[in-house]
Amino acid sequence: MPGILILDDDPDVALAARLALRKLGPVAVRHAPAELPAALDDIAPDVLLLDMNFTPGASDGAAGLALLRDVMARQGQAAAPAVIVMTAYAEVELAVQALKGGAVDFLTKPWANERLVACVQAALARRAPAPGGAGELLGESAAMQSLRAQIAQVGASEASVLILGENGVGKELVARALHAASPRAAGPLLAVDMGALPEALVESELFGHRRGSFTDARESRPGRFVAAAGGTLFLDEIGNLPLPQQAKLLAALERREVTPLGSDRPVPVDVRVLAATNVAEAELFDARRFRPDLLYRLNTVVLRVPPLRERGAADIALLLRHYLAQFAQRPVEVTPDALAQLTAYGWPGNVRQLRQACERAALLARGPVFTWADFGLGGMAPPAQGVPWSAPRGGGDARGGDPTGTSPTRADLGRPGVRPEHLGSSGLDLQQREREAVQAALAQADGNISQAAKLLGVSRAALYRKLDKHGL
Ligand SMILES: Nc1ncnc2c1ncn2[C@@H]1O[C@H](COP(=O)(O)OP(=O)(O)OP(=O)(O)O)[C@@H](O)[C@H]1O
Repeated sequence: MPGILILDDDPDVALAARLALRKLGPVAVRHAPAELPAALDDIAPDVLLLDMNFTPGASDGAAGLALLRDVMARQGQAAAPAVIVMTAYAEVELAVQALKGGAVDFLTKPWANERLVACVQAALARRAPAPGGAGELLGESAAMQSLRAQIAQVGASEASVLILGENGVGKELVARALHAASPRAAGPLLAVDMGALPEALVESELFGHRRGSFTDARESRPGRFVAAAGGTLFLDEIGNLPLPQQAKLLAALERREVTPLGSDRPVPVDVRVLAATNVAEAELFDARRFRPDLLYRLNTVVLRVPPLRERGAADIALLLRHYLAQFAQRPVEVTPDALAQLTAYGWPGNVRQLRQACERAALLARGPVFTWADFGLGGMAPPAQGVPWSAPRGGGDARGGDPTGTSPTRADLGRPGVRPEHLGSSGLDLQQREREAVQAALAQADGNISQAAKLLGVSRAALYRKLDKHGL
């Protein structure tokens, strides 16, 4: 279960947040900044909700920014949480500073609970970048080399980029790499997960609102376009944006200005927009679902991130080495059988699922030699023997050859884990396998959506869409 830590000296605020968030996982509360280091060590939270001021009357956020720096400094040593800072409504400058300092998001007090939950959910889905090679797009396959070359080429421009790919392939990493390669790198990169955002909040979230513009708008609030000024706005899961809001986003992009809800005064904005979706291209180009004029605004350049199963066994082995070295923090080995199965596995949740499987194995395996069962990916017949292999100590070169050299037999086709490209020629087989994977995850999780999503390595929102797609 993901852990959430709240650091706020106001017990009422902390309690309200704790109650709203407890359905997402265990929530711990601390009130004094001095308690933070020990709490980070003991709880190792996935998300930290950080207040910015701890002295009565203080509003400059200096204390919060200093704590944020301390948390960020831990990224090189241990898994650091994704930090969401909590500011008062008028502190937009402070929010921008915190985003530049590494916070993934900000909340203005008082918040709507719906917004708090959506914000933490989105942060949980993306967690802080992995320590060691943080944010590095690993992979030596031709597809990954070409992707890195394209990032270097378009990163430096102001072009809007549409990033396409299945869940967990690394679209957000690509967005971060584009931002880092751009002249806006010193500015904030603000990610907004359209999939996690309740429809009613989309506009106020993107464009901001004036106090009193709707029932919950107790205070004015800057939108994401304004908060990302001078930097990059990453609109994730753009395929989920409802049509009416698509029209408003298009207007904002065309005019390069936004009008907060309840205001009649447009505000100029200075952001580069990157967008991503896991929606298949054919669906995206369906005008009933997505406005073509908005699509053309967003897709000056299109980057396609390939699914993990198409990158070849060597890339899978490389990622396994990387994540096992990171999570195990001790020398470990993987049996040849397990490695053969892992590289032949379909990875419906792509790199995110692989990362979680490694984290699970590192936590739960009893000895230093990991078997297929340790990765928690379900039953599968052992493929042919592969080459022996072990994870490097403390990171290092994670390259590995294709250890399997096996093609599945007809009998393999009904089993989980066979690579979809081995299954017939049409995409129908892939859809069937996705459906089976979703059913299997739901069964394993006893119908619990959060758990099933975790098993599949996708967000809850993505799982809901898959349930809808497959009529489950
Ligand atoms: N090539 C890669 N090398 C190393 N880590 C990667 C790579 N690709 C993805 N990851 C890791 O996999 C996880 C999922 O990546 P990311 O969130 O970027 O995927 P996504 O495509 O944006 O997913 P979603 O569509 O669900 O939002 C992250 O932990 C990321 O660091």
